Amino acid sequence: MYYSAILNMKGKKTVVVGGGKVAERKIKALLDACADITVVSPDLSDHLFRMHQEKKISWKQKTFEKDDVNGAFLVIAATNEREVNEQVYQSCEAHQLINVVDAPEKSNIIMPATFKRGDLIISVSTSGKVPGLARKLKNNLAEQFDEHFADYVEFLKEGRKRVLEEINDPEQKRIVLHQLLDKSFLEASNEERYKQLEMLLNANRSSE
Ligand SMILES: C[C@@]1(CC(=O)O)C2=NC(=C\c3[nH]c(c(CCC(=O)O)c3CC(=O)O)Cc3[nH]c(c(CC(=O)O)c3CCC(=O)O)/C=C3\N/C(=C\2)[C@@H](CCC(=O)O)[C@]3(C)CC(=O)O)/[C@H]1CCC(=O)O
Ligand SMILES: NC(=O)c1ccc[n+]([C@@H]2O[C@H](COP(=O)([O-])OP(=O)(O)OC[C@H]3O[C@@H](n4cnc5c(N)ncnc54)[C@H](O)[C@@H]3O)[C@@H](O)[C@H]2O)c1
Repeated sequence: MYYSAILNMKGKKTVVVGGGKVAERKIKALLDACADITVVSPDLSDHLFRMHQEKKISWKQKTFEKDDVNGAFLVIAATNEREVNEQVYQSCEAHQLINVVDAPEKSNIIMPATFKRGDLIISVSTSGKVPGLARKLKNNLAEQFDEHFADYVEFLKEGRKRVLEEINDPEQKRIVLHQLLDKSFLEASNEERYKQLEMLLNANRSSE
């Protein structure tokens, strides 16, 4: 049974076993989240090798051994050998997060299809059953929530902060926070949004 959560991976020790296509995809997302990544693999894809040269990831150039998972917060078994992935799984302790790319039923964590727009994260999972559908729905949502959402979410973040700081009455605060989510702000240009925010704050400050 699955429970959705957003992991804070900053500085978290992450071991990825295997240096191929699937490992590369997972590592790109983990680097974006500032994880501390070590890859255990006799070889690396061209892209991963470049990341290693740029010191973005560490590389243990070897085949997997049990001790390689020691101290890891998250382990990803991403080799093309089912038995090796099984061995990685067996090497983990119960408290470690483990994703086995060819055995979702063994994984205690599975990755959704995800995209980001600034601080907004939209993720889709089919509980591991139909990854192709997760990806397709994600792509549809990514068209719907286009790049402009990054500015919009940034504006809302700033607007919320101002409301919390500048309006004292709790009920008024709640009403204005709700008004901030009105679609007029979404549809306005970024410049127009901030003007509307000032008007909203002025109107509500003066009524206190
Ligand atoms: C969303 C995404 C995130 C990510 O992995 O980053 C993801 N798979 C993606 C791509 C992708 N997956 C597959 C292909 C090749 C074929 C194809 O094209 O269909 C490609 C494309 C490619 O590789 O390019 C097939 C596949 N996937 C899994 C198996 C094993 C199995 O089912 O047993 C097999 C069969 C392997 C085989 O036999 O070949 C397993 C999992 N894949 C999951 C997630 C988890 C469940 C998600 C959910 O709950 O829906 C889960 C359970 C485990 C996990 O990995 O966490 C990412 C989309 C990236 C994006 O966002 O665009
Ligand atoms: N979860 C997913 O989304 C998904 C998608 C596609 C495929 N898969 C599965 O993922 C597996 C990997 O796919 P890929 O395309 O990345 O394969 P790949 O062949 O590109 O890469 C496999 C990597 O594993 C390394 N490796 C092999 N034996 C090893 C060992 N003993 N110790 C350490 N590293 C070892 C290889 O050197 C290579 O770097 C496939 O077998 C497939 O079952 C999963």
